[in-house]
Amino acid sequence: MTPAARIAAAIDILDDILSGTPAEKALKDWARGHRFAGSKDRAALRDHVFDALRRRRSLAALGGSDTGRGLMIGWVRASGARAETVFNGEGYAPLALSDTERQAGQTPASPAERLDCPDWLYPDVTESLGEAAEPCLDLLRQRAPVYLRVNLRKVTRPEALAQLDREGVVTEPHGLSPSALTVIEGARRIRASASYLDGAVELQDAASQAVSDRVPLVDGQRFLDFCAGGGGKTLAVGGRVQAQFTAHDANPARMKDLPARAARAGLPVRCVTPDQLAGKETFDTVVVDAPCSGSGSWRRDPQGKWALTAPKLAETVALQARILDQAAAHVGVAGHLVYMTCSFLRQENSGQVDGFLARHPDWTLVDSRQFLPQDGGDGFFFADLTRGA
Ligand SMILES: C[S@@+](CC[C@H](N)C(=O)[O-])C[C@H]1O[C@@H](n2cnc3c(N)ncnc32)[C@H](O)[C@@H]1O
Repeated sequence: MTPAARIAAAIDILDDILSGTPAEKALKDWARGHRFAGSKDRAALRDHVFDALRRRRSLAALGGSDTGRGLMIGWVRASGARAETVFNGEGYAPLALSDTERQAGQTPASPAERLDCPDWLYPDVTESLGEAAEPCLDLLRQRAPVYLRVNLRKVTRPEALAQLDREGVVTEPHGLSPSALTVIEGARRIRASASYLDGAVELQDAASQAVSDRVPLVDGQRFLDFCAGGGGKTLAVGGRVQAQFTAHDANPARMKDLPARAARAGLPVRCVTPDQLAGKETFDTVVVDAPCSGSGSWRRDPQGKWALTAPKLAETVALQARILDQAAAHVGVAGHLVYMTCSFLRQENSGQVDGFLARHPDWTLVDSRQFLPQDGGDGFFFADLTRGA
């Protein structure tokens, strides 16, 4: 496909997404209907589409409309080129610009528009992050690096780096975690590499690894991942501690991949349903990796940024408080309750911890940390709480 044909295809896919189809599904549907497109075309299209979604607001301003075509006109203009050079109707290029389109479009005006943030959310972001708000929002407009977690149960980080290198995946150590590698080259080879298939490395964000490193747990203790989902935190903690691992999720179907991932990692994990956990079972450490706005990972899921609304956020914050109260009941004497989100919004993070401490005055905060994309990973929050002084 020519560069212009790719832009024409991106317009169709974006229109599908803007009408409500999840981005991954829209990309898959398009590929199914266009078998002639090779892997390079599909990869380029994916980049165009995600890039346009991350910068949807500023590109819509530049392109003159919040449609697939408007976003891609804005995308061409943002790259410094004249839209007419691509939108000319030649071959498989998009239709030529109309007079209205030629005159439409303006430089993003407000900071929220320039930084691709919904207006209603912008005050929350600035209140949460202060001076860090602008660099954070700016990084969320860019593509996320690919990070790997080395399974330290199986290999050292230098060993994993050397093996990956032999398999055509070039990486370098990342400063946020002793298990983290940044992928420099060959990201598309990871899933077929022996390093990945043998469980020596997993795909995991660097800040997600950094919060897992801070989980207080020693060999032999009992650990509960209360919101386990695919088990990313269990697997990361299990890479460094020989403990007894239990994974739970309100929706057990979310844990369907965990047994296979745990087997690949060589980590014994017991998966339990809410009914099985309902008794009085307690643990030394309970991790709540709570459902959240996902604001810290909007580079990877840009649709989430535009789908969030004030009522949805309020609902999520209320749910987080309920989950924390439920999970606290499973913390044993002198145990720890670790709260995490992949968000940078205060109401989901320190606000949530303050609310918990107000409802449970016998608990104290041991440690907390906010990671931001400027630290070199996704936005993540971590808080370690314990009962008593
Ligand atoms: C952020 S995701 C977890 C991601 C996972 N820990 C990982 O690292 O891959 C949040 C999870 O919380 C689960 N969840 C939602 N409400 C819950 C509840 N009341 N109790 C337990 N889990 C819940 C969701 O099903 C979802 O899988």
